[in-house]
Amino acid sequence: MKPVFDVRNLSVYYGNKVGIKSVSMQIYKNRVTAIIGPSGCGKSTFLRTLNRLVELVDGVRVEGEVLFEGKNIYDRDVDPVELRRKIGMVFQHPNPFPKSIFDNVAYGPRVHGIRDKERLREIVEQSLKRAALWDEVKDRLNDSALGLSGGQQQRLCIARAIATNPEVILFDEPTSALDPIASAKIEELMVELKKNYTVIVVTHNIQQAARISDYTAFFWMGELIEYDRTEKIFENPENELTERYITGRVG
Ligand SMILES: Nc1ncnc2c1ncn2[C@@H]1O[C@H](COP(=O)(O)OP(=O)(O)OP(=O)(O)O)[C@@H](O)[C@H]1O
Repeated sequence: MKPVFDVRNLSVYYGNKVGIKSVSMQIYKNRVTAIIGPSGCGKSTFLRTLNRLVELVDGVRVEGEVLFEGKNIYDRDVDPVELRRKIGMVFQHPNPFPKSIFDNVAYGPRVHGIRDKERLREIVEQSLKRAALWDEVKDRLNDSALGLSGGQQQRLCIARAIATNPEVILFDEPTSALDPIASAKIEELMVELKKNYTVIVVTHNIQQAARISDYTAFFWMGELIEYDRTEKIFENPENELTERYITGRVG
């Protein structure tokens, strides 16, 4: 199977503190990959290496390579802004801009130079449809995004990520601030999105990883302990630490 990301011997240091250590793994196209592990094990750090968001932290050092479609994204000639268009991100707390629903989704395309009103309207409609939000907002696109519920705001953030036509969408604990019904919708949506995108999700919720992912990576103290098909990780893990974590005996 074709990897979208080929991560090679990747380490991140915050000053002299280790964020992640010597991580190597391949992430597959049109699959959901879950990143699990206890608090502080490096899940978010790892996710943020994939779109170079990690380098916005002062004093951070990244070693190793992240090949995205064959090219190391840490090469000097890679433009991080263009990279982040191709690799969108959705965060734990829904963070819509204090603008209209329409303008939130049109924001990225406008930044990337799309001015044509009809084209923008099409992108907004298609992105909201893919984010399973269109029916709920189609009659109030000019209302403030801040008037939406938390779950709707999170789907709006997903639409905003979709609008720049990415190849990958990274999710950092996307449901942990939501109620169970809103969380279930986001879970369903992540599975749906893999038809068109590669989905990578950091989650504290082990059951969520089991429900929605095809592959699971288990991190522990900055290291990748085990990475395999989700059924294998949950039914018959190789590593005792993995087993203890997924059965709730450590972490
Ligand atoms: N901005 C930062 N400055 C200094 N150290 C950091 C920073 N961000 C993370 N770290 C450290 O790097 C390690 C990995 O943290 P990271 O946030 O990636 O873990 P995590 O598994 O995502 O944790 P959580 O589940 O609590 O979000 C931790 O020791 C953490 O304290």
